[in-house]
Amino acid sequence: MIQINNLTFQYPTKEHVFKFPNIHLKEQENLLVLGKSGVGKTTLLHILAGLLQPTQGTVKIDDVSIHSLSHQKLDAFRGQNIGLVFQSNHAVNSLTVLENLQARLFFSKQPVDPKKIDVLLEELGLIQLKKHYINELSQGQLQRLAIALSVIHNPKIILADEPTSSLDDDNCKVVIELLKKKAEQTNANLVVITHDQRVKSLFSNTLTL
Ligand SMILES: Nc1ncnc2c1ncn2[C@@H]1O[C@H](COP(=O)(O)OP(=O)(O)OP(=O)(O)O)[C@@H](O)[C@H]1O
Repeated sequence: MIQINNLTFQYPTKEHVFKFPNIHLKEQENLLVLGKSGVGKTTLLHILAGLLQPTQGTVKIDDVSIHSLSHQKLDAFRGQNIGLVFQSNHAVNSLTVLENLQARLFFSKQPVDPKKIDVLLEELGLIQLKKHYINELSQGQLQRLAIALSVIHNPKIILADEPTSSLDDDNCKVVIELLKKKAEQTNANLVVITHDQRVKSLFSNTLTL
């Protein structure tokens, strides 16, 4: 469950003040955030992830007001409850697919369960690549690994920033359907931000900034 109220943000070096609409998402509710380049989509996502501190307003995830937490507690909260999917590759290149997932569970303070990893890799069509290094993966495979890394620890919220922009039409649909499926399986909220109009028809709940 996510509640965003009276949220404003200003970059220290800029005059512009972003004012974001109030957003209330119930358990399992998904949201697609659309908007032109520069409107503040990534900024909003980074506030939701606790990576940026808002000027005003609150973000509550499961009734926890995340920006009231200390740095240390916020880092721990993010590690355990938030799954992030970025446009570019955020996997560790010097580790294999398997080792990346093991590290993700370790840093989320969760048991490194080999069966759980195998089930997820199987589901995302990555099982054959388990022992491969990141630079051996295609763009579509990297994006599916990004999803695996964002959901392996069963987060309460999955935040995806332009997850489809480098993908062809078929992979675009596959990636969104996988994100929705994983969110549903783990009772998580899914928030996707994009300017990719192909994604629009795949969500019933949309917000244009
Ligand atoms: N660290 C920063 N310091 C100052 N200004 C920033 C910073 N990051 C982003 N901005 C500015 O804030 C505005 C919004 O940026 P943001 O990345 O949130 O937009 P966006 O809607 O996600 O755009 P796009 O679709 O192009 O990714 C832009 O004008 C950008 O230049």
